[in-house]
Amino acid sequence: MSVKLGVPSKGRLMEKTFDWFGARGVGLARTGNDREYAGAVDGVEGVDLVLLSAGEIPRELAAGRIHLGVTGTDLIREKLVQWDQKVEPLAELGFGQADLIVAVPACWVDVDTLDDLDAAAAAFRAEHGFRMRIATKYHRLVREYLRHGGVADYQLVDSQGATEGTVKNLTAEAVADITSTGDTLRANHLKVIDDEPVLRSQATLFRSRTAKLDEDERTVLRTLMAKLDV
Ligand SMILES: Nc1ncnc2c1ncn2[C@@H]1O[C@H](COP(=O)(O)OP(=O)(O)OP(=O)(O)O)[C@@H](O)[C@H]1O
Ligand SMILES: O=P(O)(O)OC[C@H]1O[C@H](OP(=O)(O)OP(=O)(O)O)[C@H](O)[C@@H]1O
Repeated sequence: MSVKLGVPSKGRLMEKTFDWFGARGVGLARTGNDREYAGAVDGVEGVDLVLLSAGEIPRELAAGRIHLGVTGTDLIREKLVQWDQKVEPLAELGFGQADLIVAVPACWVDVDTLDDLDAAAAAFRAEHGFRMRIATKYHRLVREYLRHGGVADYQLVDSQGATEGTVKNLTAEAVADITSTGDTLRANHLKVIDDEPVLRSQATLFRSRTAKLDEDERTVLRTLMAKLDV
């Protein structure tokens, strides 16, 4: 048996994760051809690399199918109820920084805060006969945030990508999504609600609290964590 390390299988998170481990003497690499999701670990014996979608890593950690995993804190908190009982954050990796925010059309000049949004939502319902739609893939986090912020008259509509386009496409009036540079919001004529964000996220190394380990695996995990200095 072996210790299983789950890392994002593509894109910016994969490359920066490989760099972060590499800088600590643990070489991670994709093997096989470009399309094959196979990987290898160099520098510590007994560790298997599991390439996964960033969005699936929370579930795999919680189910104990991987022992360690790298993903964004946003995905852990969205996807795992009582996340801190299922995983332990070991290290923030210093990349993948992004804020989960709520944004409205830039032309809504009277709406800058959550209080304004609540007033706009009530007015919207009175005028249109249905609740203002907020497009997001972060249903749990956004619902909780708006409840705390006192915003009531809204509905969430699911958007798994290109969320900022939903306003132009007339499938939502507002969005809740991740932003880092703000370019995508600006390009789509949206402005961020001027309160604390829903969440500040970054790529983080997590340990599963549920994954079983035999004696050998425990030793391997200790060696790996010592090498990574976490
Ligand atoms: N523009 C961005 N800048 C920095 N980090 C980002 C940005 N967009 C998303 N992220 C972060 O990257 C992580 C993965 O994002 P996302 O859910 O979009 O996955 P993905 O790369 O589309 O992969 P998959 O669809 O396979 O899960 C999340 O933790 C998210 O916070
Ligand atoms: O503030 P910015 O630097 O412009 O980045 C924000 C964008 O990045 C992410 O999208 P991604 O590229 O992952 O595509 P997606 O729309 O499929 O989620 C996020 O969902 C925003 O759309």
